[in-house]
Amino acid sequence: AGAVPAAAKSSWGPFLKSIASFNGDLASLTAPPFILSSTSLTEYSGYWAEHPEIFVAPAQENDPQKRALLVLKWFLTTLKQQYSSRSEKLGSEKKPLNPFLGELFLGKWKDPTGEIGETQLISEQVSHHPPVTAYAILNEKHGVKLEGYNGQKASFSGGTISVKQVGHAKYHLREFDEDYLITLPSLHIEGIVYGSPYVELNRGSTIHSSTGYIAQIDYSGKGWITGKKNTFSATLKKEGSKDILYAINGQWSDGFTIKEGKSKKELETYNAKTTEITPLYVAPIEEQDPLESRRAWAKVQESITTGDLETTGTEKSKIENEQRELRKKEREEGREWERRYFTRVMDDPVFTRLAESPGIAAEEGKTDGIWVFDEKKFSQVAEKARAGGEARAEEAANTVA
Ligand SMILES: CCC(=O)OC[C@H](C)CC[C@H]1O[C@H]2C[C@H]3[C@@H]4CC=C5C[C@@H](O)CC[C@]5(C)[C@H]4CC[C@]3(C)[C@H]2[C@@H]1C
Repeated sequence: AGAVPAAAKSSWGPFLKSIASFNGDLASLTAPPFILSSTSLTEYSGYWAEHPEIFVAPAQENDPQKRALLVLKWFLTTLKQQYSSRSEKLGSEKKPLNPFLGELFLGKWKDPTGEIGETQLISEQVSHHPPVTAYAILNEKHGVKLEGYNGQKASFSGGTISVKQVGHAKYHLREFDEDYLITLPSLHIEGIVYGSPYVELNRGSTIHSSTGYIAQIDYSGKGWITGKKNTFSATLKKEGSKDILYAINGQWSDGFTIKEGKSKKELETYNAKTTEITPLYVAPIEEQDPLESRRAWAKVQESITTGDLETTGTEKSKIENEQRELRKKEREEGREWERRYFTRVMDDPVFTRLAESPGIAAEEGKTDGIWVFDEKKFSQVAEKARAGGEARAEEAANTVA
């Protein structure tokens, strides 16, 4: 396709210009067309539970120390999809669609076996300036709930874009009334100058449990020992103790080995490449709420896929203008957009208690509040949907009668 190189060459100008005046807002990057993804950033929340069986495993483990290890293992198994699934599937990292305020992405991981039960994904763009996505992943059968939110603070230097993630994830086990506070990795985008960007993780993540276990994960990128990309080393310790209970080493995009801290006995090797992903079920577009990503962006997604830049531009502007109108109306009426599933609180006791642990740096995002999943709003939405469904059924029955 002769066209691509020309388009590629011509579109470098705008991109390099946008990089030169980069103000930290990733959405302002004018990425070359072949970098544009038709996937909205709201969909990235799904990367947290594409192995539902691993996501619920801690709920079935009675020993608190082994449970903490299973939560650490689950977190590590999410990294490949979170940070390298686009590169692996599409050949390079892509620039996702920048979600509008109130945009929803809803789905579920079904379970034919009946052992795992259904796992539900709720993702909502709770802020547009700056972009913040909040999400909840719920498995009723095992009483597992993950809730969290994330935003990005980016900077450009030395040919790479560095991204600090603002926000955190909180994993809750109902049966044991246990919480795990997870900090988000920093990352940088390598390979930009070669036109095939990909993510490398930096620094570290911490998982601090209410049972007093601390997992520390260090991402070393091109490990100076192994020279392999996406390398990490992790340890699980009891708060206040130097003893390593478990050590995990490997590459988050390939595989890793779990060893006992003292005996160095190998307990398990996880293969990230061969472990099957469970596909997320998303309702057909005609059944979706107008605010759901794939319905709201349908025309833009279509034109990105067919490479029709013209239509991509006009359809995007339509959405942006609608949004500007809504914000204007809200300002005039002195109200704010009503988030459907999440609420911003200035303090979350679990977060505060667990964030005090030595491994967790003060959360920058904490200043303007913490986004939490609002069970009340969730049940109201479910109730309204049920009532709506019954009303439609009633109506249908009446018209038939
Ligand atoms: C070819 C040059 C070029 O156009 O470079 C632009 C690049 C694509 C760089 C900018 C985009 O890179 C994307 C990577 C995205 C992150 C990937 C994974 C996650 C984890 C998820 O849990 C939360 C979101 C997060 C941090 C994504 C945030 C947005 C990132 C940085 C995209 C950049 C716009």
